[in-house]
Amino acid sequence: MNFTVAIVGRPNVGKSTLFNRIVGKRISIVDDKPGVTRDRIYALVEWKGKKFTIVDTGGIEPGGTDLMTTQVRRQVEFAIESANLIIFLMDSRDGLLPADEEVANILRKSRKPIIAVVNKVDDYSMKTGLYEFYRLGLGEPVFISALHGSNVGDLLDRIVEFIGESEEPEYDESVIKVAVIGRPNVGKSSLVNALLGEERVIVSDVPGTTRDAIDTPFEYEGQQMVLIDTAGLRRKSRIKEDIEFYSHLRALQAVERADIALVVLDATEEITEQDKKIAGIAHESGRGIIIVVNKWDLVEKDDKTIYRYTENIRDELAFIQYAPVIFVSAKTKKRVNKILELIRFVMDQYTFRIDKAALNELLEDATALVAPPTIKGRKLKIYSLEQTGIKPPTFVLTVNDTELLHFSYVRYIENKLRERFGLEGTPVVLKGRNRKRND
Ligand SMILES: Nc1nc2c(ncn2[C@@H]2O[C@H](COP(=O)(O)OP(=O)(O)OP(=O)(O)O)[C@@H](O)[C@H]2O)c(=O)[nH]1
Ligand SMILES: Nc1nc2c(ncn2[C@@H]2O[C@H](COP(=O)(O)OP(=O)(O)OP(=O)(O)O)[C@@H](O)[C@H]2O)c(=O)[nH]1
Repeated sequence: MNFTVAIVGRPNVGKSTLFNRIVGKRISIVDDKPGVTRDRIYALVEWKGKKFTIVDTGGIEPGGTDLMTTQVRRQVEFAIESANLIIFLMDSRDGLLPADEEVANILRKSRKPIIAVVNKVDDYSMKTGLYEFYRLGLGEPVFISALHGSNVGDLLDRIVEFIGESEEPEYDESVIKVAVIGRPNVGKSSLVNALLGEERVIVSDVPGTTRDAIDTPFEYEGQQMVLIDTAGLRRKSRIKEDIEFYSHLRALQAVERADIALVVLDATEEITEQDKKIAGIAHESGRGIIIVVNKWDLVEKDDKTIYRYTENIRDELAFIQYAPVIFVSAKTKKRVNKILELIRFVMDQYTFRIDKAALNELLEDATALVAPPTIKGRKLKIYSLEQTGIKPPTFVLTVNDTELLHFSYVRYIENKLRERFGLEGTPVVLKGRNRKRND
C-alpha cells in the first residue's frame, strides 16, 4: 500500500500553500490532478527515491479561530483513520492557540506518527519566541515557510524517514500485477473472490464499506499473478464525497503499482462521471486496461444487448477505445476465467516489442497512403519510427521539426500501429523528436 501523509490544521495556517509547495518541489510528478472532492486534494510524491501520497485536508468552511471547528474535526478524523503519517500544521504568527492544543491532544491519543510543523516562519530570526510549540509534546517541531519554501526540504526528509524500505512488496518481473478498480459497490470484492475462487475477501452490501485486504498472489495456468489492493483505507464514512474520495485514492494507489487495471462497471447502472474518472486514472498512468462489466446476471438480455452495451461504453469511455470489454458475473462466476485469459493476453500486448524492419515497413506504407502534412509551406519529414520501450509500448518518430508533427498525424500513425500489430488493451505512447545533426 502507498504511504499516505495527511496535512491537518486550522483554516488559514497554510495547508494548501504547503501542499502546492511539496507538489511543485518534488522530483517527479506522478499525478498532480486535483482530487475529486471540493475540499480535498491529493497527489503522489517522490522524494529521495521514496514515494508517498500527500493529502491536503484543507477545509473551505470559515470557522472560529479559537475553537476547533467541525471542519477541522473531520479532517483530523480522516487523517487518523486513513493516513500513515500526519503533518500537523500551525501558524507562527498566531502562536500556539487552544484550538491547536485541542487537536494535538486528539492526535497524541491516536498514536499515529505525527510531525508538528510551524508555518509562516519567513524569517529565521522569527524563530525565537516560538518555543511554546515544543510544549505540545509532539516532538521537535519543524519550522518552515511554505510560501518561500524554506525548510520544506527538511520536512520532506523527516517525512520519508517514516517510510520503510519495504513498504511495498516487490515482485519478480514475470509476475503480472493486476489492480481491480471501480466505484463503490460495482462488485470489486466479489470479483476478487471469484477470481481467486474462495471467499477470502469480506463482501458487504453497504457502499464504501471496508475490507482490510492485502496483495494476493496466485497462479493461473502456470502464470504468476498478484491482485493488488490498497489495504488500510478504512472508510467508515457515510458522507458521499468522502466515499468518492476514498475510491479515487484507492484506485490511484492500486494502479500505481499495477501492470493491468480491471476497470469494473456495474451492468445495472449507468456509466457515471466517477466511472470515467476512475478509468481515466488507469489510462493516464499508462496501464493496460480491461473493462469488466459485472453483474451481467441481473441484465435481461436479447441478442443485441451486448452490442448495445458495448456501443454505450465506447461512447462514454471514448478515451480507452483500445481496452477490451468483457461481460461477467462475479456472483455466478460466468466468464470470470475469461478475465484471467484476457489479463495474459493484454500483458503480452503491454510488453509487445515490434522489430525494426516491421516498423520501417509500416512507416513507409503509412506515409505512402497519407502523406505527412505541410504546414505553412513547410513539409513534415519523418526519418524513422522506432520503439524505445514497453509497459506501455513507446515509440519515437524522428522528424525534421516536431512543430510540424500535428496531433492528428500522430494519431494516424498510432492507428496504423494498432491496425497492424493489435496492441489491444494497452495505451501506446508515440513521441516526436527532432533529428540531431549527427543522426
Ligand atoms: N507569510 C506567509 N504566509 C503564508 C505562508 N504560508 C501560507 N501563507 C498564507 O496564508 C494564507 C492561508 O494559506 P492557505 O494555504 O490557503 O491556508 P489553508 O490552511 O489551506 O487554509 P484553509 O483552506 O482555509 O484550510 C494565504 O494567504 C497564504 O498565502 C508562509 O509561509 N508565510
Ligand atoms: N447479482 C450480482 N450481484 C453482485 C455481483 N457482484 C457483486 N454483487 C453484489 O454487489 C454488492 C457490492 O459488491 P462488492 O463486491 O462489495 O462491491 P465493491 O465494489 O467491492 O464495493 P466497495 O467495497 O464498496 O467498493 C454486493 O451486494 C454483492 O453481492 C454480480 O455479479 N451479480
